Amino acid sequence: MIRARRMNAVGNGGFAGGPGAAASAGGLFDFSSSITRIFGLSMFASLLTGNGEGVGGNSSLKLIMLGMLVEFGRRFVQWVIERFRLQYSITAEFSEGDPAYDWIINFITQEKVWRRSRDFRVAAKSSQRRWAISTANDSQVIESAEYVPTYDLPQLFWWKRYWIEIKRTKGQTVGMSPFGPGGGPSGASIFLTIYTLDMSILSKLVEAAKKQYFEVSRPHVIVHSVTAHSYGPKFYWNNVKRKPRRPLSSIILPGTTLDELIADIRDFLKMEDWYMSAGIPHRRGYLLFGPPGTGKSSTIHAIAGELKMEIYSVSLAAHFVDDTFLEQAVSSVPKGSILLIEDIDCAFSREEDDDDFAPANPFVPGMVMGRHNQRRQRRSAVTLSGLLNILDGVGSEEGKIFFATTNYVDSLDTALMRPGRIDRKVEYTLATQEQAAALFNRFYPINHVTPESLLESGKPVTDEQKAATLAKLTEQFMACVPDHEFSTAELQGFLLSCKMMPEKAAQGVAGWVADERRQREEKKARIEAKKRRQQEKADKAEVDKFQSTLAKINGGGFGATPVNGGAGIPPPPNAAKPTNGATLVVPPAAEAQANGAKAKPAVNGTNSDSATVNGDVSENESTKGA
Ligand SMILES: Nc1ncnc2c1ncn2[C@@H]1O[C@H](COP(=O)(O)OP(=O)(O)OP(=O)(O)O)[C@@H](O)[C@H]1O
Repeated sequence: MIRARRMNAVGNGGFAGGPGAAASAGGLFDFSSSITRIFGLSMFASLLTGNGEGVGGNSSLKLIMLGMLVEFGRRFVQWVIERFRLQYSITAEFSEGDPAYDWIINFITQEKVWRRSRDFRVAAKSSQRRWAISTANDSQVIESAEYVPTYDLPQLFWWKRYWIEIKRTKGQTVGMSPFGPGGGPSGASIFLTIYTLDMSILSKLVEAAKKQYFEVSRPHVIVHSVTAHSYGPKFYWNNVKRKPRRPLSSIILPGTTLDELIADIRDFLKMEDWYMSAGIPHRRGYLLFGPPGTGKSSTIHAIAGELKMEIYSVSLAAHFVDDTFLEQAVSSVPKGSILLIEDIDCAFSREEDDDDFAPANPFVPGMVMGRHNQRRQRRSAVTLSGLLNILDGVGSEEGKIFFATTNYVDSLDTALMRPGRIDRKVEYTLATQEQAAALFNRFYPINHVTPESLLESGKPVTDEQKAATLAKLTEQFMACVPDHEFSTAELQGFLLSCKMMPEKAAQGVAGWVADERRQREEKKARIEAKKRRQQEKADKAEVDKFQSTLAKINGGGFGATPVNGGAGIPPPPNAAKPTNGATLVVPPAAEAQANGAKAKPAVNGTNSDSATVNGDVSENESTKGA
């Protein structure tokens, strides 16, 4: 490019004068003469020597010439700098969606590279992770918004005796469809130029950035997921949330389930070399299954926090997730992360019949709005073979822990469940009394217990008395919660209504259980009534269809145009021509029925469009009456 511009300048010089003109320059301007001779810009020489004869002696022309010379000089210097950069610098590109991009963005945020930025996007603080910088001078000020520099202006900064230049390009929307493969945004990129000849500086910087990134994110669990609107060909894990770490002790599971699970994962992580030497792919799959609200997702978040791993989560219920997407998204998950596939049963096409789900997003067909809507749309674009291929075929990635969750374990294919794909299954059940008691104790630490009877006496309450009261309340609470009837989430919901009031919780739980049972009965009755109504509607449609067939028969269809080219052959007395061209053979019984008698008619078709209908008229009629 630069070279091409230089050639233009040569051409212009040649046109205005000739090498001979430059030769007239002398003394002080020897240097410029030689440059112009080189480039054939003889007129510049005459301009600089004050000899305007070569170009007509016009002063404005001289000015233009001077401008051209300055422009030429500028481009020349640019060219030299570019050469220098190519020769003495290392440039690296980091693409959005790749974990290394996050490391670098975090690095430049920590290094306050963009502190002179004047162009921000401002958003209220949320769990959404943004690479914001603090604009407040006073560290005591709590900011309720996040200020994200547009990161578009190139910046130069000094890091460990090296000059580094950083530049960011915005993502673009490519392809036709914003939701399908080949379409959508392609993410932003960061270009980092280090002025050095030492290649190792780049890897040192990347390693430092990675370390810093994990230190900064330590208090949180980072969950990467994908949203339809920004899904693109090179851009999968674009939605990143920061969640507070959840202690393992906050997960309440019966017996030693949690301890065994965490020990198994720790073992796996320690044994990479053993896996390699045994020729076994270093990956492990866990399936957590059970009713909603029993702690499956919470367990995975707590484990990720404990092991300082990031979660890459994808739900098979999302309409844009198909085999290709899943394969590419999974292969871009970095080693040492947790891959979480939610609603894995969706790859096995089951229908949802619960009536409690909210309608899907009316603006985007099939768009997933929330967990409940996800369950409504059960059919996934991911096929079983695609999923199996990803789990253990060419697409399987090593050094990863894979978690799958489902509420419908029975609908999973046995092929998925075999070791190597799913190595360990953990069942989650509705809460046991033991879990209810543990939850009660988690909600009400001992210092929250204030035995009113003792307080009234005016004497100070000792820790022993508090502990005894808490034990009594726990016992009372536990006794009222039946085993395996309510999920932990439901119990948690009740306890949240009695925050800091253990006595109220212990006394109110029996009433809450009765209420919940009544509501469940009502819901069950509603669902049954709805099913009955649907059945009645289906029955009525059947009867109507049959009656219209009979009406056609009675309407004198016999003897009309023959259907199979059998011109002149009269159809049997019980044959009619239905609208789809098939021959309906109506047994005598149907005729009797058409006349009001109860019978079981048959409609037999002779081609693929035809059907056999066996309707119990007496039943249908009674249904219709109902
Ligand atoms: N075993 C548990 N221990 C601690 N908290 C729990 C447990 N089960 C449920 N909860 C609480 O209930 C809420 C929902 O739990 P979570 O999302 O983990 O359930 P889930 O089994 O993953 O549900 P779903 O199948 O609908 O995804 C969370 O706030 C969590 O704190």
